[in-house]
Amino acid sequence: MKLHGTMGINSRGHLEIGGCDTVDLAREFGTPLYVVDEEHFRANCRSYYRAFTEKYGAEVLYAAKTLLTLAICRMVEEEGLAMDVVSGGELYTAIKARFPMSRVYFHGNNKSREELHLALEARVSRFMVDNLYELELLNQLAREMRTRAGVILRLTPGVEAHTHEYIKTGQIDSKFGLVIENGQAMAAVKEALALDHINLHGFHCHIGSQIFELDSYAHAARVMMDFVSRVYRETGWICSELNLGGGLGIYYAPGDQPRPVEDYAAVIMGAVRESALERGLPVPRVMVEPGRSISGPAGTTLYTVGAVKEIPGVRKYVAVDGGMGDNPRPALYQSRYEACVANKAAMEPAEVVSIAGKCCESGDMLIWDIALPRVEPGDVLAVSCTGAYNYTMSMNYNRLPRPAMVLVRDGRADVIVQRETYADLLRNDVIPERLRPGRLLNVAASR
Ligand SMILES: Cc1ncc(COP(=O)(O)O)c(C=O)c1O
Ligand SMILES: N[C@@H](CCCC[NH3+])C(=O)O
Repeated sequence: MKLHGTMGINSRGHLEIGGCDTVDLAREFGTPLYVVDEEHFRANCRSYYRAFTEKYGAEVLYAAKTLLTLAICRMVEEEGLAMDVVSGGELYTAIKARFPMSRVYFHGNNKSREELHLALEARVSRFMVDNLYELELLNQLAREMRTRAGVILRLTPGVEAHTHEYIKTGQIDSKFGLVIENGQAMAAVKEALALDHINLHGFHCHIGSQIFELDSYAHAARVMMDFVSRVYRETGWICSELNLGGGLGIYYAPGDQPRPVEDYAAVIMGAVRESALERGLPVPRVMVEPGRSISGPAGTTLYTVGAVKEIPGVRKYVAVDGGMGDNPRPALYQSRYEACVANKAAMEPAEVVSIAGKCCESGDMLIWDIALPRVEPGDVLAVSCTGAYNYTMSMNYNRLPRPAMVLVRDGRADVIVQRETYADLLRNDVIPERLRPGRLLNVAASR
């Protein structure tokens, strides 16, 4: 397994993260356990800040959907990034973490009246408006609340990115955004400019996630600048903000070749500046919304190995105490991951096995065919690069409680999300009077 961030192998031959022995972490906090490498998370924030903000004055919005907790909000704020939230729940987390609302950008293709109300009340910086229904609802609410909403319109540039079908977002046939090609986007601009409680600032597009080809970004930037130019010619309005989304791919397994953030910045900024120059337009303030490339490589999940089942001549299944409940990505997108046996991290591979989860579902497989040292019940398995879209997409299928999360740094581990208990699983369950246990007995007795 490739070592990321502060990972190393210590003198006991164990995998270490943030100066903490992962076998000790598993023992102390239990498994499955999400481990976040604080230094690595912050270093990723900093490389974006340096490459975009320091070098070009561009704004970096951390995509909260990838990993969000109160502690994560605090780190993002300290690192000087803004934040992209996509729901009332994410916004509420940011509010409770006292994240500055002047740095919050509110996304979502179907924001409810309540969510818009909460965001207007909190005074978020911008609403990334996805459709005309939202634009009108927002204007109406802002009028009722005697305020104005700062708006960026989300557009569909018609750019096809090379990534999994389910995580493409920029193509015309998409649930997101206003289509440029068929005039929908232009109509929305004119409407936004006419609405009395909307301040239009600019445009947004996002072409997809886990993308390695930087050309797609340059292409999207040029399509967007073309639109900016057409809007100027038709209305005289000049776009001052251009948000080009997130999406930079990361390393999960061999074959993945992530591009440096500096190259990504150079391509995007170069394309925007050149396009502006060619069209005689001022260069808008550029924003990007990286998520996976900040949180993904900073996270590792620890599991304990339980049942090991060998089907001679077929396959050896190694079952762990988590799976699709804490990481649904392999089941959803056939995502690949790397792993190591944390207590045998210095040993050479001895066998090829497949890692199964514990859900009652054949598709609950974390990794197919991985070479590892001989794996035995009780071993600690570490799966790397699980920081993005794992905890945030986790679920309680089979009533499995969600894992705890610890933040590790300089040999210290702090719990930032407590492990769910069985009692937590029942927190929202209600037994109506007629189904109370005593009543059930009476029904049985009267038969
Ligand atoms: C609108 C938007 N912004 C930002 C992101 C974050 O993207 P990524 O995690 O790929 O950097 C996404 C997710 O793909 C998104 O849909
Ligand atoms: N959840 C997806 C990414 C979604 C991107 C779309 N906003 C993943 O785990 O890869």
